[in-house]
Amino acid sequence: MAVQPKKHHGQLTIVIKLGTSSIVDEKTHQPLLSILSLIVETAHKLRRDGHHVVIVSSGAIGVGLRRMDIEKRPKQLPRAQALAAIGQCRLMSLWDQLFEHVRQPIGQVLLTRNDIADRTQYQNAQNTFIELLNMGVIPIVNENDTLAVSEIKFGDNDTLSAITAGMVQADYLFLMTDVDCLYDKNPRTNPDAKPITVVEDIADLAADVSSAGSALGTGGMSTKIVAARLATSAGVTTVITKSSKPGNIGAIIRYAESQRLARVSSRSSVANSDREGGLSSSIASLKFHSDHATPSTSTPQETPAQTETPPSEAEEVPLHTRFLANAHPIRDRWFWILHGLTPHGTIYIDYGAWHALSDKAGLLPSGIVDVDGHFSQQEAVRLVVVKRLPSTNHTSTAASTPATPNPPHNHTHGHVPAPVPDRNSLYERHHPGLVHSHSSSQLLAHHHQQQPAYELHNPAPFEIGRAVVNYSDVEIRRIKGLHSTQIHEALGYADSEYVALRENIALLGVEKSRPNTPSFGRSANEAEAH
Ligand SMILES: N[C@@H](CCC(=O)OP(=O)(O)O)C(=O)O
Repeated sequence: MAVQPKKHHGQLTIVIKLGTSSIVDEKTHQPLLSILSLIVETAHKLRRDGHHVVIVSSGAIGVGLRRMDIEKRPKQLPRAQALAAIGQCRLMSLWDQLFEHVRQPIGQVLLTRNDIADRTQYQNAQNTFIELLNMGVIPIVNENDTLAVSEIKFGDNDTLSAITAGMVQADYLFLMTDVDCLYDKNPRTNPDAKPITVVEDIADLAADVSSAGSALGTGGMSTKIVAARLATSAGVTTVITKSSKPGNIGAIIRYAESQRLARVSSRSSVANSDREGGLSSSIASLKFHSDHATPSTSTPQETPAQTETPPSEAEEVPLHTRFLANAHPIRDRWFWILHGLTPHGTIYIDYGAWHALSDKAGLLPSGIVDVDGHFSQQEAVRLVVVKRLPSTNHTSTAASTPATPNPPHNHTHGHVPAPVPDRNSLYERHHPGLVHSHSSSQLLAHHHQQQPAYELHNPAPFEIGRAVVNYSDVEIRRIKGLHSTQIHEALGYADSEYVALRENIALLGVEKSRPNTPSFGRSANEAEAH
């Protein structure tokens, strides 16, 4: 069991992520001492104010390059890993020397994906973080490059910082970078590009970004958006701001907190006047609207038009982009299933099964349309919703799902999850898994002009979450579409009536909602679950 962080009122947990380009000079690889010193001062001030601080620091390979007088980052993995081993201890020694000036103890935490794929190890890492924070230590985190090979890599330290922020249940994640914020267009080529200061729903941003073809599409920024998506889903407000001005972190937190408190008081005034005279009149009487979602109290639909409260004249708010935390964060076991585990395959389920899962049922074979990939029992898979096509080849008679269901409507969040991007998109590359792919059997079916099991385009399949399964891909191929009482007959044994138990299923953003489905028929999965 994870120990709880000891937090007093008003205490925040802040994760600050610095990329290689903020730590060492790009050409000479000399440490950027001024930035590092400013980070130390900022972290020290935050600590003095009673907050918890975690630093995610890249730079091991960069520091190793300088130590060995090597000009370019090597392409061969073992050489890069060796340089990381050389650089990591110097990097930590640098941090330790700088923090020693303000008598601030630090601790090194090196992680790989493999380390946290096991639930007990994940909790051990979480406990270590919490213990360090409770001791007043600043953990300094990096990927364990010496061990990590591509399949067990986080991919980049943006993702690592978001997973760390989720693990320590941080309030803020600062992604320090070489631009001061996101822009609606590429500011290098569009002089009229406007800063995006607040992103309330990152799903909306993704749509804008792809259509704008803006600076957001560049490699560095895209991984930050992926990290922001992950962190905000875990309830962490995520900030992009300039790494050369780390002193801005304090001012941004003060401003963001004032916005959050303003929203809390707006909401309580809404609640009070609602009791007296109705919601609409109280919304109309609000003096200002703030930007920050408060955890758990109300749904986005209740929030009035979102604009920034103008800062007081005395306060200069440094330019930044703030991604608001999800009001219904995915935490603990569900966060671990979604982001700690690497998916080994995909299970395609029908809309009825999605309804049943949203209603807190487990996944039964009857709701499964197709399977892709090779995985064993107790491994993680993606859950992708598809529109089942009427077919005799692919489903048993038990899978009598209606062929034209309405997509479930998530009324807590006010939107249906966006269709997931292409397998080859940057999102997929930097966030392996949170996408759908058409199953190889489906593609094969199309190739051989057999009747496909599900609709490929209208509506497009989309991922709704992840699950740890009780059956392998081979077993699921044999039981898909069957009633759970038929599992024994199909396999010769029945380890469980569920392909995945509810406690092993994590949904993306629809965890707490019940789909609004007045005209929707039940699938066999759903009917069986009730
Ligand atoms: N873990 C590696 C760096 C990983 C990486 O490329 O991170 P970043 O510079 O944040 O994109 C290191 O310490 O050199």
